[in-house]
Amino acid sequence: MPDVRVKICGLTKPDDIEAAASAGAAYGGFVFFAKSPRHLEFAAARSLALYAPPGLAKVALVVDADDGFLDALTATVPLDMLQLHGHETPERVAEIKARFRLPVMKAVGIATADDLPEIGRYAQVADQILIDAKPAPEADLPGGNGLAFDWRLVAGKRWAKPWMLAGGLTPDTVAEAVALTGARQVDVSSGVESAPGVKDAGKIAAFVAAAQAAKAVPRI
Ligand SMILES: O=C(O)c1ccccc1N[C@@H]1O[C@H](COP(=O)(O)O)[C@@H](O)[C@H]1O
Repeated sequence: MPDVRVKICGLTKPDDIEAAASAGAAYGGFVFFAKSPRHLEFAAARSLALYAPPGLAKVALVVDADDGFLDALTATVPLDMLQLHGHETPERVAEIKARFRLPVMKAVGIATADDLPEIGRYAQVADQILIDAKPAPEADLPGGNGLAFDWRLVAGKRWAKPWMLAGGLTPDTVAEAVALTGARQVDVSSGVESAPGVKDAGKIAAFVAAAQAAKAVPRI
């Protein structure tokens, strides 16, 4: 079985790019959300994107972005994927995919089993689904909070599109999360930081190694 593919989100410095790429991450995420400690201006993101080696897919994380914002972003930063982490409807996801001609990953927040049908709904229009913990209503950030959800909710589930598991993962928990859910892709931000917005190369290496060593339990 191929290795679990890892996305390291919230890269802000060339050292972060090097840490993610040398650890063997498949995706690097750039956050465009002003309230986030990982927020990047377009010019900084462009420099990082040009610095990234070919094996590291460059993902832009945006939250309820309008066309003007996405026009400027995609004209400035070379990207491989858009991650929609707001309240974008399935119709808006389809519109963004058609207009910007980039693969689109839609984040879906999960707290209880009642949230699961949303995954299937978005799987009809997005290229990938990011299954994350649903933030608390009063949270400043719609993600990147280091908050996990009950992984048993998605254990053994199948959807029409590839999906990534996220939410409070750390080097110590990612193997168990993969084993329990069968995830073939995982995403992390705060779990590989030494302080909010400050990536830690040692934690990135440990996370990727643990994810890739993890064995998903085959389910019937
Ligand atoms: O990372 C952020 O700052 C962020 C801001 C706004 C929306 C989403 C954000 N991060 C995404 O959330 C998941 C989970 O983060 P964590 O590992 O629990 O800290 C992360 O993988 C990002 O894709």
